[in-house]
Amino acid sequence: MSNSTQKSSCIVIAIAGASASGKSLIASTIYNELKAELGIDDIGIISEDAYYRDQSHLEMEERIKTNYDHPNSMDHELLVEHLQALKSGNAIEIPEYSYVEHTRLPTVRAFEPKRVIILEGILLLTDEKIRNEVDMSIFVDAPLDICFIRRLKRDMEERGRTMDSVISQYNKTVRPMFLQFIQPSKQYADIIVPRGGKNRVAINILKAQIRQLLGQK
Ligand SMILES: Nc1ncnc2c1ncn2[C@@H]1O[C@H](COP(=O)(O)OP(=O)(O)O)[C@@H](O)[C@H]1O
Ligand SMILES: Nc1ccn([C@@H]2O[C@H](COP(=O)(O)O)[C@@H](O)[C@H]2O)c(=O)n1
Repeated sequence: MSNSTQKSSCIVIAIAGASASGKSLIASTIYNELKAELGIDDIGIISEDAYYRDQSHLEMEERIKTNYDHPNSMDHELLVEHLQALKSGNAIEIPEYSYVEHTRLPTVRAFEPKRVIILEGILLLTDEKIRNEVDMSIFVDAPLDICFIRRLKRDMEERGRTMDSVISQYNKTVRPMFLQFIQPSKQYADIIVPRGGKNRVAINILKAQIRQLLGQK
């Protein structure tokens, strides 16, 4: 539960888990189904990936070497600042990120305060400062081989990667950082969702819990 000292009517749900475990799919399913009940202005999704550190000052060959699965690659300070601003009723500007350029774009996404904010990202539960801002935390538990296959397909189709680069990054950083940081953060989840993004029973339970939390605010 949230340790935030600010009194807020906003509920923050964190969805963590391995890369390509189905976090975005669960987030967008809950978003699409609850927005029909709550209204489009009352629910929103924030991706942790938007908070990768800006690397526009680095050459491309340096950007490629970054370990994007280590907690230090994330500007969690800005994410916490943004969550606190939203809880205080202030709008924020979320950075826009390019997986092709490996840095932030010059553009931002304006985001108004909402009653329900769904956060999704690999490293969310590794950071106590983020955990303190969250009302309910979820860990999506999908087998790593399945995640790898999905990631290979997605990164080649959507993120401008070659098969060799996906395999090399997976062996050098993605898998080791999952084992070192992401998997142990499962202990902080309130709910563990097996089989990833198409677990209908789990999604129904999560929606019911969000409704209950809203009723308590
Ligand atoms: N349970 C599932 N069955 C089949 N495909 C899935 C499932 N969950 C996710 N996917 C697909 O796998 C890819 C990665 O899922 P995504 O939700 O984007 O992962 P994440 O946000 O955890 O990186 C997407 O193409 C998505 O549609
Ligand atoms: N420039 C970047 C930034 C991030 N990544 C990878 O993205 C993964 C997290 O995003 P998901 O949607 O898969 O959760 C993470 O595992 C990073 O390795 C990247 O490849 N390049």
